[in-house]
Amino acid sequence: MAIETDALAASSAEARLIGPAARPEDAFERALRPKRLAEYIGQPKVREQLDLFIQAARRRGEALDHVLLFGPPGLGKTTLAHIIAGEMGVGLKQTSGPVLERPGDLAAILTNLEPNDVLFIDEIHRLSPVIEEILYPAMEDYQIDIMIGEGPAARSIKLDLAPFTLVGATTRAGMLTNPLRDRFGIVARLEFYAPEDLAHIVRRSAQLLDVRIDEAGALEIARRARGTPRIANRLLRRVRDFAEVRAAGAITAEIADRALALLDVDPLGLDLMDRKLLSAVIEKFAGGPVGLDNLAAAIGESADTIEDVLEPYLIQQGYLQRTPRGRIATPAVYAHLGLKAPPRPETALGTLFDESD
Ligand SMILES: Nc1ncnc2c1ncn2[C@@H]1O[C@H](COP(=O)(O)OP(=O)(O)OP(=O)(O)O)[C@@H](O)[C@H]1O
Ligand SMILES: [Mg+2]
Repeated sequence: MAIETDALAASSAEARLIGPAARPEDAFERALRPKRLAEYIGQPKVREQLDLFIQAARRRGEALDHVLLFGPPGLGKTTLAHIIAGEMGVGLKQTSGPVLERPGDLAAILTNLEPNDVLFIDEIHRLSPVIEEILYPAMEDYQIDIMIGEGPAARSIKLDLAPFTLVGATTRAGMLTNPLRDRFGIVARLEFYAPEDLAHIVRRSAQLLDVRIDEAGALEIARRARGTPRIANRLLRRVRDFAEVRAAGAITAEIADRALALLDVDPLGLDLMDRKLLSAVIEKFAGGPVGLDNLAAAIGESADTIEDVLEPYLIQQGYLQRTPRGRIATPAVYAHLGLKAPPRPETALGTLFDESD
């Protein structure tokens, strides 16, 4: 039963046009992925810091300090990991938290690293505790302890590793254990992108895909991409289809608007799933507060998907509030969904005050 629900949740998240799942369009994403720091648009703070630390490490001929990248899906963590290796001029080996099951798997990867290589571990918050234990001395002293043999004959031996850089990516820094988090010298938090930065990304992608688009068209797609480059690129592709079939091929603001309306992406960039979540909070739970699990059950999504994928943007934009008692819809949401906000005590007082004024 639990498995069925999970499968359903996964399929609905994947079916979501602007969903964050990376899988189906991987090849397309790789083609659009910037390869150098200078091509990486937005995130000025992260870019400046990395630029500085990379230059310093290169000058000393050392491995870059370990880097933890965190932020919602699709903001460019994997892209940055590859850029770091590219700028350092070293190789990159990639794995992920859930894939690393046995200590031997990680030991094999670590002992095969060339000096100063990057080891990229995606979803690093999902490492098992045994694997984490191996990482600690590896990160700190470039050494691992491995057990040889079994039973009374078992003994542990120390292996030296080449100096390397661990780049960890996670959507939730809060789920990392403290000892692991403390071992990263560089921690970079990726933020949702401003529409101007996303418009820049859209224009760059359009050029790579040989799509004609004007400034206003790029900005329209950017404004409706939930602050996320991956979504901006996906919307660009769908709008391109629309422009080719229903118009002369070039993307203008009007074409983008018509295409996005057809795709159910509303003027604020919220899609069906966002609106489903927000209207559930309002209609089924009287505007909240509602607990995460109740909300998940009401909309048929997993609590993880809500926390990792749906909610961060809604909170950042001020449509949803996370309080100790649960999620609350803000007045801005009622207005956007064309609903009347219930008179909350504060609002009622405010109105009284205004009238007597
Ligand atoms: N700063 C950027 N400039 C240009 N394009 C970007 C930038 N950041 C991300 N992209 C584009 O967005 C796509 C998604 O980025 P990426 O795969 O790196 O996200 P992610 O943070 O690793 O997501 P996930 O958490 O799902 O693994 C990339 O294919 C790339 O084309
Ligand atoms: Mg990634």
